[in-house]
Amino acid sequence: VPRHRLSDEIEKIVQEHLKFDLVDDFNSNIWELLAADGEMKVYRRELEENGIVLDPLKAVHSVKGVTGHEVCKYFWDPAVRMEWEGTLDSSRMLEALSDDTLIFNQVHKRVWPAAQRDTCFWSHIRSVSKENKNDLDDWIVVNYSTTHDSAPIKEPMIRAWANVALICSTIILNRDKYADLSSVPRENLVCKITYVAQVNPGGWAPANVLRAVYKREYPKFLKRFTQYVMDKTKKLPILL
Ligand SMILES: CCCCCc1ccc(-c2ccc(S(=O)(=O)CCO)cc2)cc1[C@H]1C[C@H]1c1ccccn1
Repeated sequence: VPRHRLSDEIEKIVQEHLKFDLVDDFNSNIWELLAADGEMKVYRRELEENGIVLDPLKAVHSVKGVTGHEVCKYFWDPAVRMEWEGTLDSSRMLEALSDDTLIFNQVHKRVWPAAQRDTCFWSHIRSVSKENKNDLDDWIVVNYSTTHDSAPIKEPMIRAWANVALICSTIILNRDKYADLSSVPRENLVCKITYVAQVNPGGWAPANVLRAVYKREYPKFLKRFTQYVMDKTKKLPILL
């Protein structure tokens, strides 16, 4: 695996997500249900630092007919970002550090009355093999804020900071019916999605405005993205 200037940081952050994000801590009362829509459940924890809302967000979803590799690939792929992201004015891929690690600069649509935000983050995709060799690999994408010479701070925009992970497991129903997994019909696939996001808005924004935006935007964002993947893959051969 080719190494680059961010390899060590990426390894550390990815391992942290793999260690903590899949822990089922929903029965403890630290998470508050923000929204539920069918299989999708979106939770938040209230967290503030010096009056700035940092609320960690965690969502789980179960999507029929797609694989975890497909979901992560569309989430990571710079070519389709603006096809599913409805909250951005622009998205630029600044640098490809390797075939699995890109650096993005994105400008978010302004949320009145707060100042407009932009983000700069590395985006890393990888498969993670399971203990049970019969299972398909998990897939993960991590988007983690970084700096880059081609993404200077442009006032009056405020640089927001994000630490986001999308982790997907693929379940094959009636698994023993298929010798060759690539012949599994899509209706026998279920993708279990865990999405975690911790965003620092980068500067003061009214707590009630931020919490209202989070409550509105995250469920919409996850619903729109997963629907997008189902629509894009429905006529394609499955990507295992
Ligand atoms: C006053 C508003 C301040 C904006 C704060 C802010 C910044 C970044 C982000 C964010 C950063 C990365 C990701 S992602 O999942 O990695 C995909 C990348 O295309 C997603 C969301 C979120 C928010 C918070 C609004 C909230 C919000 C939530 C879902 C969509 C838009 N806005």
